[in-house]
Amino acid sequence: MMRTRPLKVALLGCGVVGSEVARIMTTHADDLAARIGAPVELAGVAVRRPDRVREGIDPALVTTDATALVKRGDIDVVVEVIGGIEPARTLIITAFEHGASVVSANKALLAQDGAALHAAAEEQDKDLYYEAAVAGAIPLIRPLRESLAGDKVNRVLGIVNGTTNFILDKMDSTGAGYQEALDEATALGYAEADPTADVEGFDAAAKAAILAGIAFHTRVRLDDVYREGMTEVTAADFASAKEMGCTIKLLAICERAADGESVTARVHPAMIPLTHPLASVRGAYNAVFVESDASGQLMFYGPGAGGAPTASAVLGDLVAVCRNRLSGTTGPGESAYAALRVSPMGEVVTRYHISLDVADKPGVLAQVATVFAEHGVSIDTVRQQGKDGEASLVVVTHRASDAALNGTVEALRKLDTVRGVASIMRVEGE
Ligand SMILES: NC(=O)C1=CN([C@@H]2O[C@H](COP(=O)(O)OP(=O)(O)OC[C@H]3O[C@@H](n4cnc5c(N)ncnc54)[C@H](OP(=O)(O)O)[C@@H]3O)[C@@H](O)[C@H]2O)C=CC1
Ligand SMILES: N[C@@H](CC=O)C(=O)O
Repeated sequence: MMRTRPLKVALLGCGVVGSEVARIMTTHADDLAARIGAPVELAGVAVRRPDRVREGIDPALVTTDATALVKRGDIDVVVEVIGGIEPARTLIITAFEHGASVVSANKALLAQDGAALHAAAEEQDKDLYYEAAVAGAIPLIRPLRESLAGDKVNRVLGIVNGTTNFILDKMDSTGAGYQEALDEATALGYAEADPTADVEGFDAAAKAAILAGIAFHTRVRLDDVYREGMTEVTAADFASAKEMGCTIKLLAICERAADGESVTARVHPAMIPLTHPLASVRGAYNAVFVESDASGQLMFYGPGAGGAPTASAVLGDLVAVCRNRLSGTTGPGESAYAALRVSPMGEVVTRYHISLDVADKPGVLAQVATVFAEHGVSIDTVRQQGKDGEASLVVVTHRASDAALNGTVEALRKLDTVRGVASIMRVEGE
C-alpha cells in the first residue's frame, strides 16, 4: 500500500550529476513512488551559486546554506553530489546526526574517510550508500557486497576512469593530442572539477581503494594504493603497443595474494593484448573484471561517467535507502572484517615492456642482458633497431617483481652505453 506522506530528499550539489538526479526525480516521480511505496519530494537543493538558472528546479528550493538544510530534522535522505572532502564530509556526518540516511557519489571522500563515515552511519543507525562512486552507472558495489558475499573474490581488474579511457582511446584511434582529448572529456562532463584527479590516477586510485576494501572484506586506504597517471603516455608508446599486438589502458588492479594473507591495489597505464575484452572498451565506458573462486570470471561493463549514467546509480541507491526507511531497517554496512596486509608495490609481479636508447655498437646487447640476469629478471624478447651509431632496444620481460625491475633499471641507467630509458610499461591481462 502506498504511503501518502512523502519521503523528503535534500540534494547537496546540482552540477553535472545533481542536475540529472533532480531531473529524474521530477520526471520519474510516479515510477519512483511506485517502487519505493511512498512518494519522494525534493525538499531543498544546496549549491554555491544560487543565481544560476537551473532548469526544472523550483528556485524556492535553492539555498547556499547546505548545513541548515541537513539540520532541518525532517529530511529522510541526503544526496551528496558536491564532491571533494570538505564541506561534504561534515555535511554527511551532520545529516546522520539529524536523522537522515545518505547517498553519495563522492569516491574521493569515501576512499579517504569511508571507515569514519560508516562508523558515523552505524552510530545513528542510518544508511550510507555509494554505488555511483565507482564506475558511474555500472552496478558494482552492490554485486560485490551482496551478490558475491558468499564467494571469495581474488582479483578485480578494470578500467574505472572514464576521462582517461576517453583520452587514451582518442589518442590511439584518431591520433588526437592529449590536451584536445582532455578538453573534450571535460566538456562532456566526464572529468572531475580538477581533471588532475583523473589524469594523474587519483580518481581511479580512490575507486581501487573502495573496490579492494569491499571485494576482499578488509580496509584499504587511499595511501595504500600505488598510483601512476597517464600524462606521460605518448604516441610512441601506442606504436610500441601496436607492435606487441596491444593497446594502452589506465588500469586499476586489486589482487589477493595466493596465501590469502595480503592484498595489493594499484593504478597505472598498462599494455593489454588487443584480444583482451578490456582493449575494446571505448570512450568514457568503464569495464571491470572480477575473478572469484566459485563464479570464475565476471565482467561488468557500461558508462562510467557523465551526468545521467551517474544519476542512474544515485537513484538506485535512493530507492534502496527509501525502502529501508519505510521498513525501519538499514542495508549492509562496511564489509571490513579482516585486517589483511596491503603489500607494497615492490612485491607486485608482472611483465614489463622497456624501451632503451643505447649506443649502436657490438656488445651492448650482451651488457644489457647481463644486467637483467644479475637482477633475476628473465627476458622474453629483445628487439634492436639501429641508426647512425644510436639504437633503440625494446626488452619484454617474463614476470618479475616491481622491486627487481626497479633495481634492473637503476643499474641500466649506470651503463655508459645506455643513453636513456625511453619508457617502462607494465603488460597485463595475458
Ligand atoms: N561527473 C561524473 O561523471 C561523475 C561524478 N561523480 C562524483 O559526483 C560528485 C559531483 O560531481 P559533478 O556533478 O561532476 O560535480 P560538479 O562540479 O558538476 O557539481 C558540483 C555541485 O556542487 C555544488 N557545490 C560545490 N561546493 C558547494 C558547497 N560548498 N555548498 C553547496 N554546494 C556546493 C556546486 O554548486 P554550483 O552549481 O553553484 O557551482 C555544483 O552544483 C563528485 O563527488 C564526483 O566525483 C561520480 C561519478 C561520475
Ligand atoms: N571523473 C570520473 C567521473 C566518474 O567517476 C571519470 O572520468 O571516470
